[in-house]
Amino acid sequence: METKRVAIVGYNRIPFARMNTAYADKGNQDLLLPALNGLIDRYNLKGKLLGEVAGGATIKHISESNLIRETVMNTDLDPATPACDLQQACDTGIEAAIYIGNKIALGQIESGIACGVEAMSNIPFESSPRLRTALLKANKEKSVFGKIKQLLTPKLKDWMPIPYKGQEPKTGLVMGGHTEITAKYYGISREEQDELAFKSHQNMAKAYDEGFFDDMISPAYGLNKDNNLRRDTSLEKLATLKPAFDKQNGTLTAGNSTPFTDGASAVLLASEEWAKANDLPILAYITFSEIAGIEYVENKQNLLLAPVFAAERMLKKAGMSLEDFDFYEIHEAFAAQVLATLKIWENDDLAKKFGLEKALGKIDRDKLNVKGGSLAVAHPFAATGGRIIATLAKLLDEKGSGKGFISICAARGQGITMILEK
Ligand SMILES: CC(=O)CC(=O)SCCNC(=O)CCNC(=O)[C@H](O)C(C)(C)COP(=O)(O)OP(=O)(O)OC[C@H]1O[C@@H](n2cnc3c(N)ncnc32)[C@H](O)[C@@H]1OP(=O)(O)O
Repeated sequence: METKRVAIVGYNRIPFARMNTAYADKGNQDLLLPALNGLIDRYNLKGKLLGEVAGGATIKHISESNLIRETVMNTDLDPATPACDLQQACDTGIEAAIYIGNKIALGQIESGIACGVEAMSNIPFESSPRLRTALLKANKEKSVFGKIKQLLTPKLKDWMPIPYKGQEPKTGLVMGGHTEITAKYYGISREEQDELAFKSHQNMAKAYDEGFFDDMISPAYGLNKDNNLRRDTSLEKLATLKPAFDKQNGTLTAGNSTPFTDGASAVLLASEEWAKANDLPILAYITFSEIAGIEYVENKQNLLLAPVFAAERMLKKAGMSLEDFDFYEIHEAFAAQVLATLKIWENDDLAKKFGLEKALGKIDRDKLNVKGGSLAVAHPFAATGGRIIATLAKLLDEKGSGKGFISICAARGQGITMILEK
């Protein structure tokens, strides 16, 4: 069976905001809606019936099952447009693009939107198991006395809501804790991490000044720019920040780690025929993608390094080398995870020890995250994939030719890589 080419034909996102700032009182649907409506406006999709919208949030309230379909019905699209929720970690947005892309490739749909949202300011709290049991039992009791008796069983501390801690259930460590181990194990220095973070802010500031983001972002709730970008940062300032995760001997700080963030993004994908019929230029094609998992319970240093394997497998299938690309977009969860990934790809001994056949090659740093990365723009987990795909598609479109490489690490030891071509 012949497959169709998957074209990226549009994008939009709302400005990303550090948690508890511009979108402090907003939920997932509040953030996703302006991202989708901005896309619909920009590409004249009002009233259109699309093949499908897929996406998700890493963290949702229980009332948010079918979040994407609920949101789509509130947009200006034809309400008959179907939708699907996907839930991964930071790879949610890119996974949504693969899902929609595969359906287009198979001819099942002609167009679709891949989206992602994270309302970290509005994350749900959990309740203790003892409180949950008491509430369920109280609900079943017939008499008021019986209900009160059940409600008196939890201790006072059981009534306290349990906040999100972002720990890996299998290790009990937060991602910063794992990445601190990564930095030590792979010998990633504080200076290297701060340099990467500084470059990310510099690149993004320049991209804003050049107007690169002008047609990529629609304002929301009074915010018209990402609010994590620091034009006043410097290597000297970064060097003064205290370690955030290993207070004694750590090298990860608030400056070289992503902050918790609110935001939403969307990417419009289509077959070539649909793009032509709707008068939309093709920015780039999605040509390859690969997902990999990695063991990280014994090897805690490797939690965010699964893209190392995804890249090897993808490049083999594509018949390409890591050095063949014009642009590289590597998600900067932490500067240390990016630098460890590059180090393994570059160093033959390390690559073999890691489990690769051989080193994959050396990435030209001047081609890496040229419009800034997650350290500068910040990181609303599920929305990062869409932001990265959009950035790379626009870069390739502006260049008029070439290839771009994407790598996104994720919690639970997974990682996705993708190739875009013009
Ligand atoms: C989820 C997946 O699947 C995969 C992934 O992506 S993994 C990544 C997931 N992300 C995370 O885990 C988030 C990790 N981040 C955190 O936990 C927190 O942001 C953190 C612990 C690192 C920092 O939290 P915090 O201490 O509240 O940060 P914050 O108060 O903003 O900053 C501390 C100081 O550094 C300063 N600072 C931060 N960035 C700076 C910069 N670039 N330049 C100069 N100063 C900076 C701030 O101004 C602040 O200074 P003051 O104390 O003088 O106000």
